[in-house]
Amino acid sequence: MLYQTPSGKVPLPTKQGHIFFTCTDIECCRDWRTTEIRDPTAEVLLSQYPTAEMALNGKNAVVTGAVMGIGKAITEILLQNGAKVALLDYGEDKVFFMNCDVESEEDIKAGLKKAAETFGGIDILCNNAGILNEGLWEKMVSINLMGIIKGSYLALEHMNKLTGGRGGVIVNTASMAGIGPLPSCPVYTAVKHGVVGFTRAMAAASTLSGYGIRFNVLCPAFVQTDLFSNIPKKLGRFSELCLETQQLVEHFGVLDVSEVAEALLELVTDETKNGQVLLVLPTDEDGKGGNSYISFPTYVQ
Ligand SMILES: NC(=O)C1=CN([C@@H]2O[C@H](COP(=O)(O)OP(=O)(O)OC[C@H]3O[C@@H](n4cnc5c(N)ncnc54)[C@H](O)[C@@H]3O)[C@@H](O)[C@H]2O)C=CC1
Ligand SMILES: CC/C=C\CC(=O)/C=C/C=C\C=C\C=C\[C@@H](O)[C@@H](O)C/C=C\CCC(=O)O
Repeated sequence: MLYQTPSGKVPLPTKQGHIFFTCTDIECCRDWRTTEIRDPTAEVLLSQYPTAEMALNGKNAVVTGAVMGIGKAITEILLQNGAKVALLDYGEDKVFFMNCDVESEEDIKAGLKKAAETFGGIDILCNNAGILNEGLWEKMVSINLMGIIKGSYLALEHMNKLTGGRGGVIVNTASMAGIGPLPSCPVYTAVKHGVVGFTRAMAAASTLSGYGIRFNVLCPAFVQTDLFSNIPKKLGRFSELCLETQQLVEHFGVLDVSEVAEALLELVTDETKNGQVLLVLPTDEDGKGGNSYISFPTYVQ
């Protein structure tokens, strides 16, 4: 992939931070007055570049749970494809652009407002923040399901074409546990099924009412992140089922966050996708697994 600099197009920089990309060609950056040069290797804010030939040029995105794990990979792939990104997350030492607890409507409202004002509108929302803790199951319902509902409803105020928005796409992060049960995690399974159902219903509501917003949902299997560490401690009363969970991990394998981000990019950029549930699985040596769109029974034509 190429990106535009005053000296012409150069290869995508190799070293990546949250939103800073290191340009290997310091001369091209020095020539460009608006470029912020932060060290001798010329760290530049990618969003300052007038990028060319990128799928998401001119698009503004908001990502929750953005500073680590899947959210960080989502942020990076959106930036690499030309979007501007507001990162919403919480925690004292992990805040990037906006401190936002998705349990708090006020926080989300403020984050979306800041993003809309700073960027001039919102085109993409990735409701990704989530936890795994069967012992704190009420909190899991609040963050993993209610946080997504709050984020989606509040984003409508900025994105809905019927209320002055310009439409766009909302992608929610559910899980493979939103399609079939994970026995060691009944509440996690319930909320992820909830995210899948909510997203599909919102997609239909948007089509019927003319919001101009596509709603899709990502369902990854196991992904190598912090959430996927110390599993037995996160299973609460079901900790005796950790061996069964480990067998599922061995059966399915473990994804890299970049594979989930690639799947997210497809849901964002393919304008034919609305109400889609994308299962993301590792591909094994025989070519089995990989990504697939889930079919559900339909009762009304
Ligand atoms: N890692 C895995 O195996 C899988 C994860 N998922 C889902 O992907 C999403 C992201 O998970 P990971 O990246 O794995 O986890 P992670 O623990 O690496 O990152 C989660 C991020 O969400 C943020 N977050 C948590 N609660 C928040 C809150 N109340 N408000 C704002 N930010 C909050 C954290 O600060 C962190 O930056 C979650 O919804 C998770 O359920 C889905 C399938 C598999
Ligand atoms: C312990 C939790 C760790 C990480 C969080 C997470 O979200 C991971 C989920 C990973 C896998 C879930 C798998 C569930 C599998 C079973 O319920 C299957 O019955 C799934 C069924 C169908 C899938 C669709 C299909 O293959 O056609």
